[in-house]
Amino acid sequence: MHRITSASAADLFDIAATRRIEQTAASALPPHTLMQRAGLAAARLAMALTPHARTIWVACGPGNNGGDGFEAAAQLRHRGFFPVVTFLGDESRLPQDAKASLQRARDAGVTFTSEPPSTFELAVDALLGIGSTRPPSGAMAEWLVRMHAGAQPVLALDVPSGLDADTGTLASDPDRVPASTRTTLTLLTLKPGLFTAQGRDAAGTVWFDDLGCSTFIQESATARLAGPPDHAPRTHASHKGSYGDVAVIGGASGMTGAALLAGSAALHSGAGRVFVGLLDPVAMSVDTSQPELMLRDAHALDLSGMTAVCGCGGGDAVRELLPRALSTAAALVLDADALNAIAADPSLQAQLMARGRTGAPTVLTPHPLEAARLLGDTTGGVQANRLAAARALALRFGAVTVLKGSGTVIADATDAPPVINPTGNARLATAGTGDVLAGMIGAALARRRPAFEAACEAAWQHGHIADTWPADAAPLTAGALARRTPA
Ligand SMILES: NC(=O)C1=CN([C@@H]2O[C@H](COP(=O)(O)OP(=O)(O)OC[C@H]3O[C@@H](n4cnc5c(N)ncnc54)[C@H](OP(=O)(O)O)[C@@H]3O)[C@@H](O)[C@H]2O)[C@@H](O)CC1
Ligand SMILES: [K+]
Repeated sequence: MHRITSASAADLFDIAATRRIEQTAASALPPHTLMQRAGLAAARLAMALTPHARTIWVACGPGNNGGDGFEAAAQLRHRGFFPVVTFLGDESRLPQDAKASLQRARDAGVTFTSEPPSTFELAVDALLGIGSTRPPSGAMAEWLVRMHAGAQPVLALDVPSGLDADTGTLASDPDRVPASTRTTLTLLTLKPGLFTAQGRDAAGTVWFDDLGCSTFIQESATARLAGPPDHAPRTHASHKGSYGDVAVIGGASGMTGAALLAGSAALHSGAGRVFVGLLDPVAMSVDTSQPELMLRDAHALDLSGMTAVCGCGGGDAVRELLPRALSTAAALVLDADALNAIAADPSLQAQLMARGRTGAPTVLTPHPLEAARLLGDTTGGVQANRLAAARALALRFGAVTVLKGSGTVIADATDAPPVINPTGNARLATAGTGDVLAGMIGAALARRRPAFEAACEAAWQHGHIADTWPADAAPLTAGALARRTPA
C-alpha cells in the first residue's frame, strides 16, 4: 500500500480492464483472497488515519464494495477497535465473497445497527465501488451527506461512492463542498476517474493497494498518470540557438498582457529567444520589466523555423494570422482565441487537419468550453468524459491536445494511452495561468521535445509550481507563475 503523489508515474485502468484483471487474479488465488486483502489494507489505513478512534462507522452497500467494508470491520474488531456497521442491502442477494465477509464480521463481534452512530471519529465509505450504476438515492444518499457533513475523516474504499471510476464524474450534486477530510484507498488498480473532473475533490488523498496482483496485469493501461519530467542537463558548449526561438502571437488591443505572460513563461522555461508578436497596432515596443522579450508587430514575424504560440489575448485579430501560422510555423501551440477562431471557421479546421497530416508538431490547449466549441459539443458533454473528449480532439485534428482543468488530460492521435496530469491546484484558478502554460509548452517545443512529451512535461511543471507555492507567500499570480518566483 502506498500513497499516490505527483512524484511517480503510474498506469490507470478503467472499470472493464479492472474487472478482467480481477477475474485473472481471482482464478489464480484461493477463494476470498482478494476481499480479505482489501479489508486488511482498509483496516490498516483506517488505524493509521485515526489511531485513537473510539467509534469507526463503516457504511456498507449491497455489493462487493460493501464486502470490503465488512472485512475491514472484522479486521478492525480483531485489533481492538469498535467499528459500527450499517448495511444497506439485501443479505440474500449479496455476492458470495461479500456474504463470507459479512459472516466474518459477525463472528468477530462487530456491532451492526440500522442507523449511523451519532458520533464517530472516522467513517468508512463502502457503499458503492466500481459497480455503481446510478446516482445514490434514499438512505444511501442521506448517509453520504451525513458522513461528509462534519470535519471527520472519511475513508472511501476503492472509489468514493457515486464517483464514476472511468470519467471522474460524480453522481451527487457537484456544487456541494463537503466539510470532511477525504482519503480514498483504491484497490487492485488505479482508476482514471480518481484523478480528473470531480475525481480529485471527491477522492482527496489517494492510497493504492494492488492486493498483490500486479503480476497478473497483462492489459494495456487505459491512461497514465504523468510523473515528473527528467531534467536534461544543458551541455556546456550550447548557445541560445540550441534552445530555439519562440514567437508568441497575440495581445490584441487591451489584451497585451496575455501575450507578455506567455512570452515571459517561455523565457523562464528556457527558450533561447522569445519574440512577442503583438496584434495591437499601438502596442509598446519594449517591456522594460522584461527587456529580454523582443516585441514586434505580429504581422512582421517570419515564423518558419520558430515555435509559434498563437492566440493568447488574440481577440478576433488573431484569425487573420492563423493561415500563415498553420502553414509555416515549425512547431505550434494553439491557445484561447486561436482555438475559438478555428472552431468558428471550417477552412481553418481543414488547414489544421492538413497540418496534422504532415506531422508538424502542434499542441492545442483548450479549456473545457473551448474544447466544446471545437467538438460542437457542450461544456457538460466534454466534462462528462474528459479523456474521450481530449482523444476525440487529438484524432480529429492530428494534434496533441491538452484539455485543461482539474486533472488536465493530454492525448495524441496515436494508440498511446492519454495522460492525466497529477499536479496543480485551485491557486491556478486566476487569469493568465493558461497563457503561462502555453508559453511553457512553447519553450519545450522550441528545444525540440516531441509534442506529447513537451505538453506532459510543461503541464506537470506548471501544476508543480502551484503545488509548491509557499503557503505564506503572496497569492499566486500568472506573472509570478511565469517567473516561478513567489513575490
Ligand atoms: N473488482 C475488483 O477489483 C475487486 C473488487 N473489490 C471490491 O468490489 C467492488 C466491486 O463490487 P461490485 O461489482 O459488487 O460492485 P459495487 O460497487 O459493490 O456495487 C454493486 C451493487 O450496488 C448496486 N448499486 C449500484 N448503484 C447503486 C445505487 N446508486 N444505489 C443502490 N445500489 C446500487 C448494484 O445493484 P444493481 O445495479 O444491480 O441494482 C449492486 O448490487 C470494488 O469496487 C471493490 O470495492 C475488492 O473486494 C477486490 C477486488
Ligand atoms: K466506496
